[in-house]
Amino acid sequence: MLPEVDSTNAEAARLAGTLAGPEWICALRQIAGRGRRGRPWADPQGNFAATLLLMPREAPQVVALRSFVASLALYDAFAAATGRVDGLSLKWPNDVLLNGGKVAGILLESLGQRRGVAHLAIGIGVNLASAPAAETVEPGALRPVSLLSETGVHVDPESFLGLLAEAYAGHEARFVTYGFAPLREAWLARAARLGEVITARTGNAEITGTFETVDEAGNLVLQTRAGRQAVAAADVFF
Ligand SMILES: O=C(O)CCCC[C@@H]1SC[C@@H]2NC(=O)N[C@@H]21
Repeated sequence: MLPEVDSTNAEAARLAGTLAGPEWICALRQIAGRGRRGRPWADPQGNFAATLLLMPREAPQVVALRSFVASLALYDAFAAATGRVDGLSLKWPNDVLLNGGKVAGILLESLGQRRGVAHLAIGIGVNLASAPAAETVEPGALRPVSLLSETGVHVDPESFLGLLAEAYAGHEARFVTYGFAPLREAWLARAARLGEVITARTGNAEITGTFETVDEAGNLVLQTRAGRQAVAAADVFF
């Protein structure tokens, strides 16, 4: 556990190519944590920040499905930490919600080849002890919440890493052995707003429709007035 780092994803990029196998890189504090789409990620003391550095061998579109592996692992880690699943749900593509607010986020970064081996960084940030103020997130985004404020349960980052690493290992083994199908089913069973009208914002387009499913490739499938649309990458608004 590093006392402080700029970003565990940045540290993973620096270490890629020097490690023989997968490794969790965890820090007690990040001073330049990054979120999806270039957004900053606040990470005060007491919250969880870690990156799992992997050397996957599959094609890039299969490697990207690890965001679902990580989401399910987070869900299980929360369940193990609190002893309950009520209030927990998963938001496409890879946020964890607690009582409708965002409690954890995942940032997948492909690091390319190092010494001939492909590397993937799965960065995971969890508001264990505190959440950023609602005014600091973009308009329309879900309110940030912390595990402590929503459940009264205090979990330190070291203990959370133990729970998460164990849960991740189980889902990773299932993914490698059986493929995406069982994970997709498990993810859909925990999905927030399935069957409801949601909006997906991609770069400059906005698609509103009924959240029908997530397809075999991990795309968000919306039933819109113009027909069925599969979205590969977007921010989702409820
Ligand atoms: O935007 C999101 O929801 C993703 C947030 C990911 C934050 C984590 S904290 C650990 C890792 N290191 C980073 O710099 N970012 C990720």
